[in-house]
Amino acid sequence: MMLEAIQWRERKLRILDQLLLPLNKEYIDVTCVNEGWKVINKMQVRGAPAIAIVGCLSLAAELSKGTYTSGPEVAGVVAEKLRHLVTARPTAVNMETARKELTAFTQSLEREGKGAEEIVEAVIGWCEDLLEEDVRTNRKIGSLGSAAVLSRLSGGAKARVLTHCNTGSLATAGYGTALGVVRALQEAGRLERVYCTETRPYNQGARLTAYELVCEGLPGTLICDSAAAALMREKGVDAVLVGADRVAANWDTANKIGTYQLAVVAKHHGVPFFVCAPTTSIDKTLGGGADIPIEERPERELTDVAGTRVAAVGIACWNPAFDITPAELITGGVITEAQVVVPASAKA
Ligand SMILES: CSC[C@H]1O[C@H](OP(=O)(O)O)[C@H](O)[C@@H]1O
Repeated sequence: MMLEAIQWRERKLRILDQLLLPLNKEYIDVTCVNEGWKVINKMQVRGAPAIAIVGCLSLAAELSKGTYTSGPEVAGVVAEKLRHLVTARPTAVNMETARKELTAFTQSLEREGKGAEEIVEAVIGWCEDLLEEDVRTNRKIGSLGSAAVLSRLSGGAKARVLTHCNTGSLATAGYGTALGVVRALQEAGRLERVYCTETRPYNQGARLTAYELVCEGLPGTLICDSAAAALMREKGVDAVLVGADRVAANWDTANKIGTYQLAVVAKHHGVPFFVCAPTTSIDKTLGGGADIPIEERPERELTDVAGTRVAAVGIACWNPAFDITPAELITGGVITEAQVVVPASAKA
């Protein structure tokens, strides 16, 4: 049974509260942009594609209940609300990508002289298409990614893969990106085992990826973040598969903290390292990873476990939510719905 992070029924939005998973499965109503901003900022919903989809559907939910007098009024409201949604979390680019595209779409309708109601309906339809398109995109990533992984295995060997954070149905509209490649390998009968790191401090791996794997009966094994190198040496890994929050023009990639060190360890062990992401996660306006904003999260998310403090009181903390993996370490390539690109610097 595939988990559903986002429910859009009859223009009503509900999100699965991921802060409570896997012990409690509760949905939250999101009726407007301000509520959408809050559930994204608090990480009750997270994952680059899911952030954009929930942000846009929160706007659709608000518009569906509003009353507007003119096309310019609607266009102004849409532009302002989208700018606000982008501020909820700075690293993932998908919400900014959606803001640019939906703002341009709305302004073109305004220039055509469309009325308020017609623009509202068109914007709601655009947001609904974003939800539907994401699953199709993920399945294409899964197909291209599983072929790329299997091309490196001899005969009918099954793949042993390692993944980090959560990139599945809880980070997207369904199927997932890196976890979508895992699902495609399973569907092809070529998945031996998927190892998932716990992914401290939010524990996306232990709480979310492990939950997805158990729910669907996939052969998963949880490891602590610090066991990745030993896993590659002691048990063997055929590929590392991770997601992305923002990929720069030179293929440097921002992803969950800990990704960079996995890439370094994979390089040392000769394990191909793949980034799996939709083209909506690629930001060609940025030349390299140094230009990607890295979100820092509250100290308590590092010092506390399940609401109980475990770190010494008074210790200073540094809690970046993401790090940058340079393109030269992405040796397997960046897998999008359109292609697999091995950065030139990774071929050296
Ligand atoms: C399919 S994109 C998932 C991407 O987002 C995660 O970050 P967060 O849980 O903080 O939203 C992580 O970087 C994943 O790779």
